[in-house]
Amino acid sequence: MYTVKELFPTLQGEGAHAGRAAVFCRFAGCNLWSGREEDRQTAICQFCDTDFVGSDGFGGGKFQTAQALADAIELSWKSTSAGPQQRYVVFTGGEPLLQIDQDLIEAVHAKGFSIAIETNGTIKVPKGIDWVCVSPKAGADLIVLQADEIKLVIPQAGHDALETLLARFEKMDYRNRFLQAMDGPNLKDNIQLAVRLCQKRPLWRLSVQTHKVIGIR
Ligand SMILES: C[S@@+](CC[C@H](N)C(=O)[O-])C[C@H]1O[C@@H](n2cnc3c(N)ncnc32)[C@H](O)[C@@H]1O
Ligand SMILES: Nc1nc2[nH]cc(C(=O)O)c2c(=O)[nH]1
Ligand code: SF4
Ligand SMILES: [Mg+2]
Repeated sequence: MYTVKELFPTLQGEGAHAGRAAVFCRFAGCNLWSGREEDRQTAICQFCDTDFVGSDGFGGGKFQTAQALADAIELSWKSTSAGPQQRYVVFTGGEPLLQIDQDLIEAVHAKGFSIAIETNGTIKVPKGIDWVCVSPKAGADLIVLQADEIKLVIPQAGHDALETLLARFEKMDYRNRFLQAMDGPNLKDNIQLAVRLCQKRPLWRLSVQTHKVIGIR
């Protein structure tokens, strides 16, 4: 059984595939926060911008089988009149690797989708994922040391600590590196910090949360 908070067609808003048509499948639940506001201050990850509790969002629900979820993903793709080419699903959450299994990967591949994940990097990535975006969280053990993309939300640490962290990630096996300003009360300052750091350390590019800018999901 898969618990999905919401399932919707949109454009990938962030990172290397920004602008690409995709179905977003947001799984319920995370290993770094309960999702309850009263737990935020004691959570390992405290800046989350997402409601991933329950299965009551648009297109959400409890899917009993991989086939049933793959069918719903295909229906969501077709709902925009998109054809069979370039089918792309982004599994996110919450933490998608708490629920993704080989059955689901096979069922979605069988429908011709490429599969991307957004993960916090604390859980081993199963075989068959086509695009891995890892977004490390301070205070959580990072075990995904190789990925298509790293997308670091900043700031998550003091300034010196941040540059030390960037230097460490620059030596690792990430094929694309992005800095994304933390949304919240300090977004403007965080964008300025991200811009300065991209200029100073050109191995990093800026990831803007474009879906928020243009007002789509
Ligand atoms: C909601 S998370 C879900 C996937 C996974 N749990 C993770 O953290 O990567 C999706 C993306 O949003 C980013 N994100 C979460 N809260 C954010 C915020 N307040 N500002 C900017 N990015 C944020 C995460 O770092 C991650 O890259
Ligand atoms: N359009 C859009 N792009 C996104 N990229 C990553 C997202 C996420 O919440 O994982 C996200 C999201 O929620 N919406
Ligand atoms: S790890 Fe991802 S889903 Fe979990 S609380 Fe942090 S940003 Fe949100
Ligand atoms: Mg989001």
